[in-house]
Amino acid sequence: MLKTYQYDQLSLEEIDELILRNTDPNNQIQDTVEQIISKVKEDGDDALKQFASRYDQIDLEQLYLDEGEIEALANSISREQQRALEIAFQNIYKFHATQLKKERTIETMPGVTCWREVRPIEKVGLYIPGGSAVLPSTLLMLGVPARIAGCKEIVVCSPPQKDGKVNGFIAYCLKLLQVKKIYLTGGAQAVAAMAFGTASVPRVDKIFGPGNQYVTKAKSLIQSLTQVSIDMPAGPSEVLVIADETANPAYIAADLLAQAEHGADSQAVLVSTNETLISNVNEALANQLRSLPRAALAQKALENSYAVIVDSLENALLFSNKYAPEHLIIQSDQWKKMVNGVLNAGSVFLGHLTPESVGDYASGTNHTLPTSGYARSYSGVSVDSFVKKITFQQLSSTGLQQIGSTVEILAELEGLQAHKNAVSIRLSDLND
Ligand SMILES: NC(=O)c1ccc[n+]([C@@H]2O[C@H](COP(=O)([O-])OP(=O)(O)OC[C@H]3O[C@@H](n4cnc5c(N)ncnc54)[C@H](O)[C@@H]3O)[C@@H](O)[C@H]2O)c1
Ligand SMILES: N[C@H](CO)Cc1c[nH]c[nH+]1
Ligand SMILES: [Zn+2]
Repeated sequence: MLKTYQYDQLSLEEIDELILRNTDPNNQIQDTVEQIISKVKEDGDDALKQFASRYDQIDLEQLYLDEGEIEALANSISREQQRALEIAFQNIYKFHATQLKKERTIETMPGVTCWREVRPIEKVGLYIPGGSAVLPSTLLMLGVPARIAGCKEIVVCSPPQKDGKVNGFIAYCLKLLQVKKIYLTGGAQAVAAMAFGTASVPRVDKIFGPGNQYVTKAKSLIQSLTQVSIDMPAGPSEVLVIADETANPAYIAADLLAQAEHGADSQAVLVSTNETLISNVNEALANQLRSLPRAALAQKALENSYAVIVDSLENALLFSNKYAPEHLIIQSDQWKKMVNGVLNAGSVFLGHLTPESVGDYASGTNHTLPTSGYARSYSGVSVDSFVKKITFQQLSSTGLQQIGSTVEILAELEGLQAHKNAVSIRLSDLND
């Protein structure tokens, strides 16, 4: 069922082509998103209401839910469901709390003291996907690090349901995060609303969150059009599994399907040293697909997926590092030896008993991760994403005397006399 390639028979160009995903060759998505962005910029709330009607099939009078409505919705879910969300919240909190580390102050020369201090980004916008599936887990993945960082204003946007509300799980997460409002807008229009601000939706300094190709394109365009920054391109989900003869084909199939069921544009890749394993995985895929409610979506994603046969685990890692998957799963008894060889990946799942789903929900690591090869240069969301690190320096008279002539020489060699003067004027006062 998975198209299969033989790694040693692929040319470099063929590998480059194979690892491309979610491109927008005819600029179709870009054109649509550009139109949406300019409409929201011009017409604000009216545009958001029109897009809700067009894309979410709901005519909204009000573009947000307030604290009372959130409370009522949050109370509608069972205690068991609340408890599961609480455990996820706590694990995500524990893992992310370790990320706020105080750095050392350093004297680079006697009397020249340098240090960095952390400041939260004041206003952050969190996009919570709600198209093909509503993802309360994403609200925890973004809201928890935002709270730990100390962001003052947390704006949350998510597509409205057909009843003009959000579901009780989203509402319960808002309660856990002490966020008192949610804006009922999705897609590129939500990104534009948070970037420009509308009568209802506040403008933010940075936009976070995963989404489909429209959301992801909107984030990248907004970053170039405004001073609002973004976390990273976090588009359609993807997974790459490296497996050898020690792996269980049913586990691999389950992991591939877990990402495939996100949407037709998801991709699931199997890289294996064992050809028989690949055919056993194909069999398991067919079996498991039969009982999946979202089989049609997963099937489409599998058509867009493939397997690669490699002659060694070293070559499996080579391919994986080129691909730079959002999620990498290593199903081999050799996993410990392979960890150092992982160079490009969003989040990694090691051994036979670590399904990727645990990271999606509750192990504690973040599930908002770079896709489409951006794991070559971006990290997933963390507390760092929600802060700025500001550098400070302070010189004593000894410090100025120690460093002064170096700066004077460097300023002169760049031909920047005023830079030199700013040092010289102080040095001459010290020497008087
Ligand atoms: N990379 C990550 O970290 C990560 C994490 C979670 C989810 N995801 C991915 O996020 C995505 C969520 O996508 P989704 O579609 O379910 O929800 P979504 O909320 O991202 O998108 C839904 C919205 O897209 C807009 N839209 C849909 N069709 C459109 C069209 N033809 N033209 C213009 N706008 C349109 C609508 O406004 C709709 O409300 C999935 O692909 C999932 O795999 C990625
Ligand atoms: N796998 C997604 C990231 O690509 C995250 C997620 C949320 N819910 C289920 N899965
Ligand atoms: Zn998932």
